[in-house]
Amino acid sequence: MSTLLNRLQELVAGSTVPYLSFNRDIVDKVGRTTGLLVATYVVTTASRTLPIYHFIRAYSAFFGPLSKYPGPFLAKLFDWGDGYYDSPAGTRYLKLMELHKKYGHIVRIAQNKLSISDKDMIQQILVTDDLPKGHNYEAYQIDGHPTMFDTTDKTFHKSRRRIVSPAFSLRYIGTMEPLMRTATANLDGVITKSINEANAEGREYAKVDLWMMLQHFAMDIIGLAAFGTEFNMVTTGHHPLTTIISNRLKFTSFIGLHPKISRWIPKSQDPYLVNFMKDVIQRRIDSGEKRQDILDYLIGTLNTKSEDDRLKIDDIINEVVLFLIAGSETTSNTMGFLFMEMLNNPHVYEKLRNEIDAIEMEEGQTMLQNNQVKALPYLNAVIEEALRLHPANPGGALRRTVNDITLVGKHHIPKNTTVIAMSMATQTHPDYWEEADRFMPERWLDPAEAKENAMAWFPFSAGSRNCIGKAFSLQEMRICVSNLVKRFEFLPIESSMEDAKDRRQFITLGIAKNTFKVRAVLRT
Ligand code: HEM
Repeated sequence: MSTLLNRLQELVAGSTVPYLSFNRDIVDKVGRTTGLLVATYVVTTASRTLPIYHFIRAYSAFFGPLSKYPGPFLAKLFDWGDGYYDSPAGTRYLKLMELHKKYGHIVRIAQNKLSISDKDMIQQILVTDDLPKGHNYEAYQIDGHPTMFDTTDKTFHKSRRRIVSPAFSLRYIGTMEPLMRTATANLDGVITKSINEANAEGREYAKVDLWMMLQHFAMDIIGLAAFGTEFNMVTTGHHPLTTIISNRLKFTSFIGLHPKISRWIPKSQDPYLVNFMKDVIQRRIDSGEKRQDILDYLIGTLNTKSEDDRLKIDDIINEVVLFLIAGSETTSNTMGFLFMEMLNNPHVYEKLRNEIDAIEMEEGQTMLQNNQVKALPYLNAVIEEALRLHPANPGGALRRTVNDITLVGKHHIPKNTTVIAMSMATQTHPDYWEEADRFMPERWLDPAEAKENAMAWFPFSAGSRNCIGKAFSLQEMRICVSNLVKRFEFLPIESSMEDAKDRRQFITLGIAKNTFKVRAVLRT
């Protein structure tokens, strides 16, 4: 085999073909790439030696039901994982954007995979047909134990979601406002301290890493709400649990893109984390203390009468770890992008500040409360627009067909196809949005326009697998953003604004350098 490959490389690289040697470098690269592709093809199919397999594969590539969908030529032949498009790491969603620009609303990105940016098709995939999640999500499971997020089994999901949902109801989230205000007050304290220190040194403003501070803030909130623990990330910058989970996250984002490799990698929950959580849960049970938080609700399910409504301690641990992964960077990065957009669009910043400054404070009241900000039209519009242009999961949600389906009555998709509801491409598509790439919160102020584009905006996904933490994160963002806008003036730092243009998605959309510094001045 290697002789054959060497011969092939030699041939293409030109050493035995004089007329090809005029641009050795390019030819050499082509040779290596071809060799690699042939090798990959041969290795991945070596185990499938039956000739019929190759016949079916070739048939499916060029004549099968997916052959009519456009896409890169090689995508017809290979059933590669999404990792193929992720070079450099974190840019898969940008590659898919380019492919949608080139090929349209439906793109065949692998032999058995379509990426879709048509809002009506997405409505059908996520809501009407409510297709199950793709098998790649199983790569995230720890020791084969599924959570609400990574299960692909509809029955398991329905049951787990039913048990956990009350902890995310609007009423229950309302009772968690004090936790969110505590974390916001800590954030305010740290920024104020930086400004006071800068003033004492004769500087008008402090340079603060708003991005990192918001990430720490969101971790603190999940710490308080789901782990029953003060992570103190905002004040100290580290906690062993968040370090363990952040490291897991990096690993997770890799295996999510390479699900075929993942099945060979053993995954288990970190023993420190398990013991820590068991200890927190046991202490809560022993003390009989009642708290208004997610953990308390989950602990309450340990002893419910019906087995169907019961969680085990390990289930609780796996679910709360998931909340930290799914609920912290998603929320903090959305707020980071929101502030970045306001610094790029000072008129938006001013309009929001005016709306917030108009709220009357009670005597002695120092912080804005949820009931004062939850229905502010412009604040909500700014958040919705930030979620449109910077969805936490820009590369989209993967679903799979379990039967043949026909999308919007026209497009036949066979059983066992993976379909991606590609959020970034849909949420910035000129078919649906005027001046699609501009940050224009005003577009959300007209209810008719907002309604028309309902399914072209799905940053929290939709259907039965939509984000359970949507209301939680919206409440957190409204409280945090309104209070920061009221208390501080943030001003851009040019180099930081420039660096922040380099975006990457590792699970969640972020900035490549994971930092975004601004100048901060006290307003009140
Ligand atoms: C701006 C903030 C957030 C955004 C944009 C967001 C976005 C999403 C999206 C797009 C999904 C579907 C993912 C998929 O199908 O692959 C999802 C699911 C999920 N999110 Fe969020 N999320 C946010 C905040 C939160 C928070 C605060 C929590 C918890 C505290 C949370 C917990 C979850 C869970 C548990 C799921 C899985 C739900 C299921 O499959 O039933 N999220 N989120």
